[in-house]
Amino acid sequence: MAVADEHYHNDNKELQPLLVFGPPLIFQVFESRNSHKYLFLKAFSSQLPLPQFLTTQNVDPSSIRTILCNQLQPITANVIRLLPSLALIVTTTVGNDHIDLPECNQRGVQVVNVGGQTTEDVADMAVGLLIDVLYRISAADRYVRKWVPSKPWSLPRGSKLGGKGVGIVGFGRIGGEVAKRLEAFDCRIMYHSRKRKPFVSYPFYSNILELASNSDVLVLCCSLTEETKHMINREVMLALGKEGVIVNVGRGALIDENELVQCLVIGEIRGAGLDVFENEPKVPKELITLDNVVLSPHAAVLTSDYFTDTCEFVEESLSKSLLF
Ligand SMILES: O=CC(=O)O
Repeated sequence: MAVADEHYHNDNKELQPLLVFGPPLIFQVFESRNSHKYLFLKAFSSQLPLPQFLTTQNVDPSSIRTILCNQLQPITANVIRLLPSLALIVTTTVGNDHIDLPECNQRGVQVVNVGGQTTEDVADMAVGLLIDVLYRISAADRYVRKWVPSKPWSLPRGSKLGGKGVGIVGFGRIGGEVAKRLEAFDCRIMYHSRKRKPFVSYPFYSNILELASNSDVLVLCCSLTEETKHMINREVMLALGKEGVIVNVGRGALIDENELVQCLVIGEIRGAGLDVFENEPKVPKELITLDNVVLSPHAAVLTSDYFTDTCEFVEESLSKSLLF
């Protein structure tokens, strides 16, 4: 467990403690830009739980008024209750499912989400994963690298994107950008969301099973809630069918991952492009060996622009919060 010693030991009483949960890269970039204002405390997921961390570092929990986080470390009711002065949580993500929002409401803790600038990157990633699964780009790359010169080339066939029926699950900003991109490939777009969108002309399916039966591809762009958890279950995958492809750029738990693995292994669906997993950073071992799956480590937004932009948004939110 590392603490940014040069700041932690700074005697300047004006420095404000900022607890950073989860995002080491954001932390590094942000720290290098703002070290004059904040006393940084770091805690990463899968390391010490918060109470031990605070004790080890001799930090008074009541001195912490702000948390900077991403989806890697759940900000549970217990974490919130441990920090009596907590007033602000800034998350660098679009999704808020790692934060106990009812507890924040009750305690009057403000939650600021600075992930909105990543919409286009996530949509690009969704289309990239889909093209990769259909045209087998990653599989072909592995094949060429292992190819033995004495053998002729031979690869399983891909499947074209043009004309495919694409069911977009969650038609917010990301879903809209995915639709815009896939229209250019002559895909037939349709969607499912909580409610029909009055200004969207694509066919709306209130029932996810019906959407799956009418689609060749499902692209998951919705947030994770109690209602959407495991919405893509075995029945939905069977309705999508043996030629069906699933792309997930939302959250891993939107899909029942055990069932997904089974369906991929026995060929109940054609393939999947996954940027997110149910128990990150764990990836089911069966997926590693499958050639009909393209895997990405929750990396849709990880461009250099993202770090620069996000740090600016974080700084703006912290400054506006009146805490500093
Ligand atoms: O997953 C990333 C995000 O929610 O921004």
